Amino acid sequence: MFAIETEGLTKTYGGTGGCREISLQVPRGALFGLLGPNGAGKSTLVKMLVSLIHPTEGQARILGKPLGDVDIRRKVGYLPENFRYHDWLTGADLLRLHAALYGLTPEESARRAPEVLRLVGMEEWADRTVGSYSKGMQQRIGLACALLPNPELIFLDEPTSALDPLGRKEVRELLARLRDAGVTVFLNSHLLSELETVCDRIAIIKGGRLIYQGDWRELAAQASRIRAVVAGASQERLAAAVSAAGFPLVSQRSLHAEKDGKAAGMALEELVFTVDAGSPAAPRLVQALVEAGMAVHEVTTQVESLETLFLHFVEGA
Ligand SMILES: Nc1ncnc2c1ncn2[C@@H]1O[C@H](COP(=O)(O)OP(=O)(O)OP(=O)(O)O)[C@@H](O)[C@H]1O
Repeated sequence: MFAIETEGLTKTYGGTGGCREISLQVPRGALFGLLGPNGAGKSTLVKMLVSLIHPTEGQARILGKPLGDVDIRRKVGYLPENFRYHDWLTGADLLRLHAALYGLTPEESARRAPEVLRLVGMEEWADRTVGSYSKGMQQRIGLACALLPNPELIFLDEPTSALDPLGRKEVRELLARLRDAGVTVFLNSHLLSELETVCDRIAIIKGGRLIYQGDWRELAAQASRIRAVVAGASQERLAAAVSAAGFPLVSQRSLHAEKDGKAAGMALEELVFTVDAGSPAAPRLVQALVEAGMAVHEVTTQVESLETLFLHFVEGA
């Protein structure tokens, strides 16, 4: 079953902006990343999914229930992007307030508060006021609030924007632990290198429309490239190698002028191939090049980063 399933979900503001016709499936237990340029409609989508705003059209099911179901709200944690908490409350007071909003009993609240404080590394700060916290600490206490109900699904809108590198690493580890415990994590972030390390499935929104959803690693593997530096290339030999290997040659460049090539007195060619996902591409390619009569000097496999894929999608779509 899906943790989140939307069909044609649309929210516009007076007919403009927002997001349109979003049909998205987030499997239970996934650590799911939502990406998109500024103003793409990410926050609008998340706000609909946590029932802060109503869709103009379309529908969604959260943990199997329609949007707005009160019982489901108790199972969903949310850390908004522009969090702002009551300066005068202590961390412990803030957690009590959010526990009450989630409908936890005072006993549940008292049991859960130290647990979530420990999860976000804020045990020492429970009795200090939120106003005395740094921005990063406020983000941590916000994350603690979102974790209070022991959520089955948690929405985190830019959860590490105020954190230092160590804090980011801690949050990444926490997210992985939550995922391992079966929690579905829906992460909205501009930090692609961060999403890359924690997320498997992603969705990309551009101009309010969903332009991709799926496993980004599958996409990256399909977009893998192999760069080979060879000597003895000729059009006939290259054609034979391409036909034997079955990979398209996407670029070819002479390295004559480069020092190594000159010193060795050889005409080196740089060849770049795109290769299929999951195939033992490098050995196959090397064999094809050698059998076609070329000497292979260097082979490197390059898997596209999430950032490259994202830019490709956003600039190309
Ligand atoms: N309350 C609102 N009233 C009018 N237009 C809005 C409102 N909220 C968002 N929009 C518009 O809807 C579009 C999507 O905005 P949204 O905040 O969802 O994007 P986003 O992807 O979260 O952006 P960012 O990455 O900058 O936070 C933008 O064009 C924005 O101007």
